[in-house]
Amino acid sequence: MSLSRRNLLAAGGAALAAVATRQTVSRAEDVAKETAARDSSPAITKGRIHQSVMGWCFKPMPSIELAKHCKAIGIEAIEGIPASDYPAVTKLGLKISLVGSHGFQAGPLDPENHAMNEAKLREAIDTAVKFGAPSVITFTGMRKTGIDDRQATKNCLDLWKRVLPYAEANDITLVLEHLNSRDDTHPMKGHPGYWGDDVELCVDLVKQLDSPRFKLLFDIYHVQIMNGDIIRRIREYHPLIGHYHTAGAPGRGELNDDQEINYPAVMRAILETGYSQYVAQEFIPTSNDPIASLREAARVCDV
Ligand SMILES: O=C(O)C(=O)CO
Repeated sequence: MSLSRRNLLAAGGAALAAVATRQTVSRAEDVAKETAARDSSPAITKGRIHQSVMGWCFKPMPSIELAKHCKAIGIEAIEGIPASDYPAVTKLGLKISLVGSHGFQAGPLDPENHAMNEAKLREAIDTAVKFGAPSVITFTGMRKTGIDDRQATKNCLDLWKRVLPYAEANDITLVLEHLNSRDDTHPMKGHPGYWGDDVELCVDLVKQLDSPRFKLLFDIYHVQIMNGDIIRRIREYHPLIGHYHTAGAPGRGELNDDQEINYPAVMRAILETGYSQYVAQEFIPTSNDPIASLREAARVCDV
């Protein structure tokens, strides 16, 4: 091979290598641009399910930071954050979907909690009115030795009947959350000892109160663990349901393919009932990018 031919081949090889490098760089740039566009464009495009998010799941992220991510994703509302953060998140344009009250442990099943429960619920109703939130959460509380089911029912109904006229007068809905008592692996994956752990029992309490301002908070994750048959129950109880929560089951993680609930089908069933209130994402992110998990959950539920 002549020198000039060798030089020519070497120069050709270098040129090809340069072209390949440029192609690789531009492919990497395209992927980066696509990722950036995906991460900054709304995951929610249909918006037929009005989505919210439970703030506690994303701790220790400050509410305002979570709220900014929600805006970018297309999530409309937020809940489960301190009321002191409501002014900042509403200023960003997010709604408050649900106001907290007395917590799930010390509930009206035990009359010793009644004064505290009533004060917290009234205060929460005032906060809901102030910030335009439609609902306030309530719970039954934990089972207590000496209080049987008949007495627990009476105690709960007595307390809620005391507060309900105030909720009705202010057009705020009290929503009773059913929780699972089976998962004892983590303080927020299940609540062993919670009395309202049978969704039919909660439905019965809601029916006995017989008010459009007292409804069931149907937490899809908790119902799946305790009772299952999610879509049939949604179809059956939808006139009594005032709020929904999500999470993957088992484990209360992401709404991905590793868990057992078919969320798009569940969301379609919810829409078919004519539901127009909020569905709040309430899963505990397991990935090292919780906001990517939230974005994915929002996309999955955007049917
Ligand atoms: O575990 C839940 O879903 C609760 O809301 C308890 O606060």
